[in-house]
Amino acid sequence: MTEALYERDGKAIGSLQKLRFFPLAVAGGKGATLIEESGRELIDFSGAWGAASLGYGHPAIVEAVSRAVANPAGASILSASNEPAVALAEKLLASFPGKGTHKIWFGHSGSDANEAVSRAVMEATGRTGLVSFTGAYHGCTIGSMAFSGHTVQAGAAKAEGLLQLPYPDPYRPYRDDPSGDAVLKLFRAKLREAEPKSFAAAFIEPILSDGGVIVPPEGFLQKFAALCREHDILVVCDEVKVGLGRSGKLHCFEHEGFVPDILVLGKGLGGGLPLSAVIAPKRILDCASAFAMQTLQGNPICAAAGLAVLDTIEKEGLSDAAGQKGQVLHRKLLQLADKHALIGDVRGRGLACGVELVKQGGSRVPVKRETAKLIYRAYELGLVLYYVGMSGNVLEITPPLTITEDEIDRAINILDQAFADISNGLVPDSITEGFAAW
Ligand SMILES: Cc1ncc(COP(=O)(O)O)c(/C=N/[C@@H]2CCCCNC2=O)c1O
Repeated sequence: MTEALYERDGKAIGSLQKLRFFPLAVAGGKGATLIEESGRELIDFSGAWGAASLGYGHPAIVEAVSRAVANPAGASILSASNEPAVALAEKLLASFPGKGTHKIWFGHSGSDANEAVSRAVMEATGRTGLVSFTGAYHGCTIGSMAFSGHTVQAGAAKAEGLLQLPYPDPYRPYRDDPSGDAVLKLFRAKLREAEPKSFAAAFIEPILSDGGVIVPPEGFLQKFAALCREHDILVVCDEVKVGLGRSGKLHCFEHEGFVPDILVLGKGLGGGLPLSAVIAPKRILDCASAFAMQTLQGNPICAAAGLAVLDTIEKEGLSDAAGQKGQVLHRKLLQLADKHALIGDVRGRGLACGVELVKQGGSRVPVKRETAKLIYRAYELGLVLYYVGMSGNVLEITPPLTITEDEIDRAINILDQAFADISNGLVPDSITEGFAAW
């Protein structure tokens, strides 16, 4: 009897990079389905934290990657150009407003992309301060943690001169102001206190993802960006998780009536392969050479996957489909909320949804233990999803954009059963022991 994959994993791979909630050991995948070592099939409501934008084994990616790896055009763009990387850069630029004003930087992850942006904006502007938001997850490298605001990065050194603002959360509004104007008022006050030209850039997620899938109040981003521009502060939109069609539009900022100066993409861009990209003004990305480089950046095989992702989003109308399926999902989650008092709030855009769990009785007190038990029970019943949020009490739903309505239906039925089992006391607290999670 060969040892189980999960046991071998525990013996061979360190916990440094693990964020585990249950003993999921994957042997394969197809569409929105993960296949365990035992052959059990699970619906993947997380999409590998949003990276499996086209699900698993999409023919477009299989074909593009197979072709690219059979005749690799080198391995990076550091010291040689290659067709897939240039073609992907051209396609990304064509998707972004403004012609001839921007260029592309390629990376492997959201972390390295955000870190590269933070360094380049300081280099290009001569300003050293950054603005960001509490609850923001911009990465897990020293540089990207330095301006993140998630609980998981609480111990990391913060950037000198960092101004971190409360994210406007309509469910838990700062100063009891659901419009977000109180946050803008605080930002104005901080700008008055600061030396002029202190801040190089402001990083904002158009939906605060790991911070709890929080959609800002209507008009907030537009007003925030206008205030930044009054002070020549570059606006950096981090769409690593909610970009590329997931929100119901290709770029999530399109919902907000403003265009950022810099757009950061990752996760779903590679369709499961490591790929990130930054779209930024030429004066930022041409401010130096050999400044933000890693050996395999612009890898032609990952770039070919990125091209296949963008082409498929276009050909299969996946942005609009995410909007439509998101409405179905949202409606079904609201029906769950009517049945299960643990659900305090349902929110999101398109196929980026959050379900916040709170103490029953209207107190809005977060319930982390029940949330952890809920996703463990869902796993046992055949559904994979994780939780996020500053209190670890928000179910994050970011499935592959190719998920079907039938799979959404089956996932909702599993969630319904899991909530019922929690309420009926059928899920022991001990079930989550041994899973550090976050
Ligand atoms: C808005 C946003 N920006 C940047 C990142 C960092 O991306 P990488 O994990 O690819 O470095 C992320 C990554 N988010 C984390 C990755 C770690 C596990 C927890 N879940 C996430 O989605 C992100 O959501």
